[in-house]
Amino acid sequence: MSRLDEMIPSSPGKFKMEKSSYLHRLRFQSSLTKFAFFSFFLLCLISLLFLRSPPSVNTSPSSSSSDPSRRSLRTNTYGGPAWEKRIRSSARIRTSTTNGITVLVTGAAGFVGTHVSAALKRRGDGVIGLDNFNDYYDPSLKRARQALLERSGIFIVEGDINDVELLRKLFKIVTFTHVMHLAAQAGVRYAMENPSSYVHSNIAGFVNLLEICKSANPQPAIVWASSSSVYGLNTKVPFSEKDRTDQPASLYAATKKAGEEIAHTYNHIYGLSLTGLRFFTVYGPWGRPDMAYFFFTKDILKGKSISIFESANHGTVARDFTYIDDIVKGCLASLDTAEKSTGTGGKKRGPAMLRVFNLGNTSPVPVSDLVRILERQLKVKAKKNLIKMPRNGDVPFTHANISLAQRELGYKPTTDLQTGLKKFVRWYLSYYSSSGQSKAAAR
Ligand SMILES: O=C(O)[C@H]1O[C@H](OP(=O)(O)OP(=O)(O)OC[C@H]2O[C@@H](n3ccc(=O)[nH]c3=O)[C@H](O)[C@@H]2O)[C@H](O)[C@@H](O)[C@H]1O
Repeated sequence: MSRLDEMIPSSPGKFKMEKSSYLHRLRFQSSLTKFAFFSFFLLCLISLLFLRSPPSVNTSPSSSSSDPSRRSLRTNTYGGPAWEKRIRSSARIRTSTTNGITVLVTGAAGFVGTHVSAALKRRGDGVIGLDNFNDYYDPSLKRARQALLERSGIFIVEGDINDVELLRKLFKIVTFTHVMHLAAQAGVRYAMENPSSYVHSNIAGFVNLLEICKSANPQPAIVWASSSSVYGLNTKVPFSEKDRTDQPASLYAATKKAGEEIAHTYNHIYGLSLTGLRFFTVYGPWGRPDMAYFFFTKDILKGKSISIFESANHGTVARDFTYIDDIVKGCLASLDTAEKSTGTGGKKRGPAMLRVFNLGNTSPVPVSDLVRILERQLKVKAKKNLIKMPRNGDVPFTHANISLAQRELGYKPTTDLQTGLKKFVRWYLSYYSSSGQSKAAAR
């Protein structure tokens, strides 16, 4: 028993006092007061130590246990001369580049973020990545993408788009001409499992970023990821930007639709130049393990059965699968054609650009065909389980009309599903065959 244990009765009322021990009681009371005082003092000291971070080290609020996304995020540290130096160097436009831009890419360790960051850097633009490295899917894949970008001189700052202080700091160090906002909670079906993570990233995080952008001087132009899912239960095909988007089938879709309305507001009030891109089921090397083409590949190779969804009356479910390189071209063209924001320091000075584009492939393919292509390329027969599409937010088909993007951005997808999947499978086999990754693939 410790001295503290000796002093405190194990349960109230059970403490037995000696007959003639008034003095003892007094002594006990005085020790109790001392103990209470020291405990209080100790508690204050501990809270002070934890609450006060040193000037160059900040803790992202997203790493707190109250994080609504309920995922483990690392405690991020940032600041200091070495950190700032890495940011400046990564943001530098190559001297030989004419009309170079300086871009903050949020979600840079994500699938699309990695490819867009690399493409920008290749042509000489300044790029700073931002990513919270959450564990929605295997974070080691995000780390591998980070390593890839680091080799080409791109620094990814670890932090959350909800972290006001971090964003302020980044905007103080670098004058961003553009923001490519790709950080989001993706996935249609996961929204039923963890709805608050969608609100946290796709709504609160987006608003936070726009607040910082609107106050920046100069304000950057923003290009951001919306989704084909905003068309929801729309039956008119192909989907055109003019079509209705008021019937979302999932919370994911609803948060992306909300993002489009929020974009309108910030454009209207603050003169921010905003371009939303409705991506159609993007796939390719370094892709997302939560997407069907990716986990079908994994399961087919492991001999596990896969579920192929069917719509009513055994109808096929189809997607306008779009290859990553085509999407990257659409993103870069959007950045290049985005006009400047018109406001300064939170005040609108005139009307600003507000756009929405479909970035799809224009040729929907049934999911059963996707599986057939994978079987051929993997040289393994899939164990198929045809099931009725669960009511989990999925829609039976998507099909993009891309004429607006063609006209305004010169967007012209060139990769069909067969060619694109061949490139994905080649990457998958090489990535997961290296000993370090095979364990991750086996999970
Ligand atoms: O375009 C978008 O905006 C979205 O694209 C993507 O969503 P989806 O098009 O639903 O892709 P994905 O999950 O790969 O399912 C593909 C197909 O396989 C079917 N599917 C799925 C799972 C399964 O077990 N069986 C099955 O048949 C399923 O019914 C579907 O027909 C992104 O994940 C999302 O973040 C968002 O960006």
